[in-house]
Amino acid sequence: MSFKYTLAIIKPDILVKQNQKIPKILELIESKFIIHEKKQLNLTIEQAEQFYSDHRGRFFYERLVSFMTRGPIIPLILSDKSITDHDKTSSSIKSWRDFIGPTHRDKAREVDCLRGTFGSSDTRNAFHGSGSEEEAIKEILFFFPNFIKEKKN
Ligand SMILES: Nc1ncnc2c1ncn2[C@@H]1O[C@H](COP(=O)(O)OP(=O)(O)OP(=O)(O)O)[C@@H](O)[C@H]1O
Repeated sequence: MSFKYTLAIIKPDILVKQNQKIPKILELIESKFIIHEKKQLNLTIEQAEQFYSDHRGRFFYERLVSFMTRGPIIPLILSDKSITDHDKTSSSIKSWRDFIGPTHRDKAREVDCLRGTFGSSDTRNAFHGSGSEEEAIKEILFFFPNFIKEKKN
């Protein structure tokens, strides 16, 4: 049994330009996931650089940091309602990433997924999802420093 949670972010392209869609988006998320924690905040440039430090040096890094700081974001801690045995093939991390779909806009539009519906470019792709258990723990600690020690499971 592995880690049960994942870290999701609703990105600024939704909160700046499509704010009225937030209730609908939360409803879609709650059709499949339990929302354990949720808050709204504005990232500083330093925080965005820290969060995306693995991408430092990539051609889209400055664009990404600038985009992620141009408006509010909503980080959420989620777990997939339907999974009882969390392992490598069946995890909230994987099912949330499947739910949001591919990173790139054109690929996302080929499938039924949140990024295909709400994303507008490769950078402004509306949602984030942790890529691994290690990343999920690090990202949950980044936004919700007390969550893991309070849950202890
Ligand atoms: N080729 C690209 N062109 C422009 N922006 C990009 C590109 N690749 C990634 N990005 C932006 O950087 C973010 C992080 O890239 P990463 O490769 O980690 O994608 P991801 O794992 O699908 O996304 P996330 O980490 O946000 O869930 C992407 O979500 C997107 O906003």
